[in-house]
Amino acid sequence: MVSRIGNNPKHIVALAFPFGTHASPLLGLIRSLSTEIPDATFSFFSTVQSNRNLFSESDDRITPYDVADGLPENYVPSDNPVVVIDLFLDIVPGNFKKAMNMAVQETGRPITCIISDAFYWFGADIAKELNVPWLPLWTAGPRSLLLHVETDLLRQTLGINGPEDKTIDVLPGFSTVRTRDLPEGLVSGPLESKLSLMLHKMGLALPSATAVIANSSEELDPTVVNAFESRFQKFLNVGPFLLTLSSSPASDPHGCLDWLDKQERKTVVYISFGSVIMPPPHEMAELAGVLETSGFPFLWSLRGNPEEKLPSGFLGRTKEKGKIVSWAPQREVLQHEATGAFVTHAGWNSILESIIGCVPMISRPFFGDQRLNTRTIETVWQIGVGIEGGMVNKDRTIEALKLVLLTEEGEKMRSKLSYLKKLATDAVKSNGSSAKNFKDLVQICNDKM
Ligand SMILES: O=c1ccn([C@@H]2O[C@H](COP(=O)(O)OP(=O)(O)O[C@H]3O[C@H](CO)[C@@H](O)[C@H](O)[C@H]3O)[C@@H](O)[C@H]2O)c(=O)[nH]1
Repeated sequence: MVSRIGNNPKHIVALAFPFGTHASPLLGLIRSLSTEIPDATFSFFSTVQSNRNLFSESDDRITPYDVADGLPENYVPSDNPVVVIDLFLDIVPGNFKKAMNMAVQETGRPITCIISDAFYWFGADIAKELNVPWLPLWTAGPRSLLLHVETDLLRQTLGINGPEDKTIDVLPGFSTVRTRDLPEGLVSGPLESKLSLMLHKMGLALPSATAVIANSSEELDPTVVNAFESRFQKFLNVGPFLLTLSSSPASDPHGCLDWLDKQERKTVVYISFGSVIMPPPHEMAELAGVLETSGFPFLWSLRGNPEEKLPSGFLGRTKEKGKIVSWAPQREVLQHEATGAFVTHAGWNSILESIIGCVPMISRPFFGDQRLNTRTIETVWQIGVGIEGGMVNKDRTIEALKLVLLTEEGEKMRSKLSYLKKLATDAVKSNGSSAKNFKDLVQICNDKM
C-alpha cells in the first residue's frame, strides 16, 4: 500500500490494541478524522493479523504499519485468549517504537499527534518525548474507566479481597455497585497479571493525556462523566460510535434479516457473547434447554460448529423456531422490529447497540467491565437484568426471558431504552455534545504546532 502524504505537515499516528473489539473502533475514529483533516498524513499501527482484518486494499487515506505480535515461530494457538495478549504485552512499547520510526522515515514527516488505545499507558511517555499531544481512546464505557483511574483509592477503601457485597460509596454514581461487580484484578483476583498491571498503569497515566476520548455520550451517564472534570485535562465523549462513525453496509451472508422479516414483532431472542467469549459447555447446554423449553423464536450467533457445541438433536428439534449463524449483522438485528430480547455478555458495544435498537438485555457477564455493565443495565439504567447467580441456568434464564418479553416490566425497560436512545441521538446532532466534542478533537489533532 502506498503512503498518502498531503500538503499538511501533520502526521497523526494511531496505536491499536489488536484484540477483541478495540482496533476497529480506533480505525473508525481515525477514518472520521482523516475526512476532517484530509491533507494530513495518517499512520495506523497494529499486528499483521489485525491490519489484515481491518484494511481493504482500497483504503487510500490511512497507511497501515505492522507491529510485531510477540508470538514465537512455532506458536500453537490456545483456547485461552489471554495467552496471546500476554505475549504481545511482553514486547510493547518496543514493537510500536520500531514501526513508528519506520513510518517517520517513509513519510519524511515527524509525528505531530499520538492517538492510542487507552490501554497503552506508554503513549504518555512517547508523546512527552516527542512533545506532541497524547489522545488515548477508551473503547468501553466511562463507568469502567473511572474504576481504573481510581484503582488505588478503591484498594485503600475496599481492601484487597474484602467483602463482596460492600457497595462502592467513594465514587459518584456507584452506590448500587458492589465489590463483586468490579473487574477482576482490581481489588481481588489476579492483581499482578499483565492485564491488571497494564490497566493500573493506564489509570495512573491518563490524567496526563491532552484529552481522553470515549465511545459514549455525556448524557448517558452524566454523574460519572462529570466525575472526570477534576481527573482529566479533557474528557471527550464522541460516541456512540455506531451513530457517529461511518461503517460499511452490513453483510448478511446467512440471511438473518430475511429470517427476522418472517417473525412476529418483538418475539425473537437474539443471543451473542461478542467477539471473545464462548460460554463453557454446560452453560451452552443450559441455554439450548432454555430455547427448547420456552419455545421463543431465536437467532443465535455462535462461533464454531454448532453440532459440536450444542446437545445432540437440538438443531433438528428447533429448526422451525431458531436460526444459528457463525456471525450476525448485530447492529441491524438489534434494530429489527422482530427482536424482543438480547442474551448478551454485556460488552460495551453490544450495550450501545441494544440501546439504539431499544432491546432489553439479559446478561451473563464473563470478565473485565462486563459485571459492572450488567449491574449498570440492571440498577442504574433499568434496561435489562443479569441472570441470577451470574451463570446461564435454565429456569432462571426462562424467568428472565418471560419478564422481558411478556410482562409490563419488559415494556418499562423498552421505554427507558427509548429515553436513552433519544439522549444518544441528540448528542450526535450538529449542536449535540458528542458532535461538539468531536470538533474539539479535530482542533487538537490539527492544532498549529
Ligand atoms: O455475530 C456477531 C457478534 C458480534 N458482533 C459485533 O461485535 C461487537 C462486540 O463488541 P462488544 O459487545 O463490546 O464485545 P467484545 O467483542 O467482547 O468486546 C471487548 O471490548 C469491549 C469494549 O472495550 C468490552 O466492553 C468487552 O467487555 C470486551 O470483551 C459488537 O459491535 C457486535 O455488533 C457482530 O456484529 N456479530
